[in-house]
Amino acid sequence: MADAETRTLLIVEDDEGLQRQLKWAYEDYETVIAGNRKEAIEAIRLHEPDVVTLDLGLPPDPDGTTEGFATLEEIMRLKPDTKVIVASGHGARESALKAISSGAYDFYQKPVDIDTLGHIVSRAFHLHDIEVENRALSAKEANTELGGLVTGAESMQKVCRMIERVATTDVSVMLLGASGTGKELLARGLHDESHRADKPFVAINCAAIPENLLESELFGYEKGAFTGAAKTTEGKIEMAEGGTLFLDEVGDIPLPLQVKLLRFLQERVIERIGGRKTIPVDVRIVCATHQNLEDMIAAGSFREDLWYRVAEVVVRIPSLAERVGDPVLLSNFFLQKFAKAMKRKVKGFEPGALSAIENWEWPGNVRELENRVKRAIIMADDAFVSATDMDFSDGEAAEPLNLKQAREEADRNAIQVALARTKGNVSSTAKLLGVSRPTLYDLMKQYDFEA
Ligand SMILES: Nc1ncnc2c1ncn2[C@@H]1O[C@H](COP(=O)(O)OP(=O)(O)OP(=O)(O)O)[C@@H](O)[C@H]1O
Repeated sequence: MADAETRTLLIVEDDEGLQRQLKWAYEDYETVIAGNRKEAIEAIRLHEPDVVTLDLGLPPDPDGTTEGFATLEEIMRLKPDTKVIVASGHGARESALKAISSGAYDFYQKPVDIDTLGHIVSRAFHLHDIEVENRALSAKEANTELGGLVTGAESMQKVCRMIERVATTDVSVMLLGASGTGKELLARGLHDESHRADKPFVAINCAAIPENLLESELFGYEKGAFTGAAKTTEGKIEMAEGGTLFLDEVGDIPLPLQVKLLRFLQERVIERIGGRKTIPVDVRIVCATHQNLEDMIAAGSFREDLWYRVAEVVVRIPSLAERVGDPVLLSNFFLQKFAKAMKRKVKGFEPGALSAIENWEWPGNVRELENRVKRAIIMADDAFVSATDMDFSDGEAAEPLNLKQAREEADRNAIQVALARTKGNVSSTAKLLGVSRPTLYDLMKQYDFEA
């Protein structure tokens, strides 16, 4: 944490006498004075103070509160972790309370009592520090649900409760959700909560295995069953004996194999390819898909009778964008995890990065978030990850905090595009960007590009 001397306190006050008085009272801090909204916002962008004292009565409305509230709103939008202490006129308790509900940290009543305000300001700095630390800690203490799944969102907690309820039964479960929503994590969690927990959990991604190999992967084969079958090999179904078989992307199983799988589910016995004997297998089936199986059934590419066997209970998993608060929670969680694993001294996110995380649509769900945070940890120059580090560079991120941030972002983008165009050739990239090779090397070093 910074020392008191190096900490910036922004005082937004139009009364020159009071400005002087406050500046003098806070000589322990680096004080910055602003007399109106414009100056206040400029100071926020330039100095990024952790604490602000704000007089609500600012010109052109010194007797009202409109300018004060507009300033507060803008500060909260630009840098939501700022602790704003609002000064309210005598008897203006209502506006003070309104300020608190708009995001202000505290208020004090004019006329100013320097000692009281001093305590409030120092507490605000202290709280800001604690919050920074807490954000770091919250990742460690994040609400981990079954299978180590992190969520604070009600919609996802409902899913977890449902999985816990069905886990103890032997019904087949179908997890429906987009890619990266955590289907495999949930399937593992379900297994861990079941009475089969001490037996194997075997996962197979049906989309990742070529059609002609999927049958032998699932059912196994006897020695000599086909060219290359040098020894008898168990399939995944057998390997899961007593435990859980997770069929990921079940919609990708070709129709002939669907028939064979259905037969296994009806009779609970398998025959290895090239084998004659039937082998009884006791497994619990959990399936997942991102496809619309109902449409596939209508189109005849997924068997309806198989659907009823594998989907005794259907669980729909919300996308990350539908889980209120989770993008930030998960970002903190992954930040801690990767910073530790990669031994980087990254402590948290800049406010701009946090608002970008909140506003992003997350088409790739948790997997995308995990990848972006991992990348950011590698790219971050400072203790705090910026929106640019997260690669929110195509205009959909929050407005930049200041010109420095915007310029860095633009530089980074231009270099990235040029490097991609020249397939990483530094000389050609330098020419394309109109800079010398040494300059480009310096920039690449500054922005952590591999030379
Ligand atoms: N809520 C969560 N908390 C912590 N980690 C999560 C969470 N959800 C997903 N992950 C992590 O995100 C990654 C993707 O999750 P997972 O593989 O379970 O998704 P999926 O829905 O099965 O994806 P796909 O359909 O593409 O296979 C994994 O590394 C997983 O550990």
